[in-house]
Amino acid sequence: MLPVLASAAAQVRIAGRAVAGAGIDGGLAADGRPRAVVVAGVGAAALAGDLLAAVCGPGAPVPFLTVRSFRLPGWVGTADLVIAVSFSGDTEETLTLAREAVRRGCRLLAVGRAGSPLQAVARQAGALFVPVEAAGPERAGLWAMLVPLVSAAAAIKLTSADDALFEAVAGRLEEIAHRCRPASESFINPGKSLAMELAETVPMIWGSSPLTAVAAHRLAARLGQDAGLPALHGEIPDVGHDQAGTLDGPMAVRDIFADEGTRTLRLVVLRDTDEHPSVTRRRELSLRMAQDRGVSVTELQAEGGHPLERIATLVGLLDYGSVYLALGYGIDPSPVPVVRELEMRLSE
Ligand SMILES: O=P(O)(O)OC[C@H]1O[C@](O)(CO)[C@@H](O)[C@@H]1O
Repeated sequence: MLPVLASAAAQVRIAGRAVAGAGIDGGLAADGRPRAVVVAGVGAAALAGDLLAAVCGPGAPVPFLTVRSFRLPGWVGTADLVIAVSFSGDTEETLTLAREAVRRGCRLLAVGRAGSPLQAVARQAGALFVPVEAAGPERAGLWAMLVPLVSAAAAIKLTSADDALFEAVAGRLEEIAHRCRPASESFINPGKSLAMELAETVPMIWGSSPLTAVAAHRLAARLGQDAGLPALHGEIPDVGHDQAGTLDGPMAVRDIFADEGTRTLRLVVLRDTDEHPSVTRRRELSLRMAQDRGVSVTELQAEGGHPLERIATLVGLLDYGSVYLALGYGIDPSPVPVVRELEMRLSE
């Protein structure tokens, strides 16, 4: 998995070329701006949909929705753009949603593996298709899926994105890969340091903006898949209403007399440069209240201007933290046997 993480920058560049070759610029722009953008996908593909909405931001003139199950909402129709995203191009939920979008006459863009069933759906419908190309398991292909989504949004003027932006994102990911390289020692390697902070804890991961809240979700998802570690996640201020009680709960209590280390709560705060002032105040206070109670805190700050660049500075690092944690536990993070078992049982 470490070589796969190191290829994130290459994923961005390859995806940029795939988008150029797929002709989505002209194809999408010709039909004008849709009433709504609906991203259909599950797992990392759905997170790419959430990231798209966060990158376009609250000022976007159309609503965004990520659908992560088998049914499109009743209102989705011909005026809407449905983007079906699946790294493998073979995921039941996403194929069901893509076929439903075709039946309803929605505009469809499909993003997935070349030669996959998803491409076949797109071809039959005469819809646009962007092939994704990346090594490793599906969840590691986030950038290969996200770049086409952001490019599609840029084509219909819902955000700004060009080659220079993708190159800046690739540069950020390269820099993280260098700092997190296996040969770099824990005290200067932010990926290894993060893994050490997360080890033997129950992480409660809070984002301070819609953008970093998706990064929080990404870390929780990766910890579950890579390292088998459960984690809570959410966005400040809402998450405080739901999860602040844990600061006084059993996981927050440190038993200093215990012979072995007990699993304890850790608050992980993912800061954005673009925070609502009231969120900043709540973030600072929550952090202080956690520290007052002896709850360990990790704070990470997104960097950069464009939201895509900012998310790269967080997700790039978080992915390394999760993989190093798995390796520290002696777990090979590439396969997720329990997911494969579920898929086999479903196919019986
Ligand atoms: O992007 P795909 O291929 O549709 O996969 C969706 C999700 O299914 C899994 O492969 C298994 O749950 C995830 O790792 C992945 O994010």
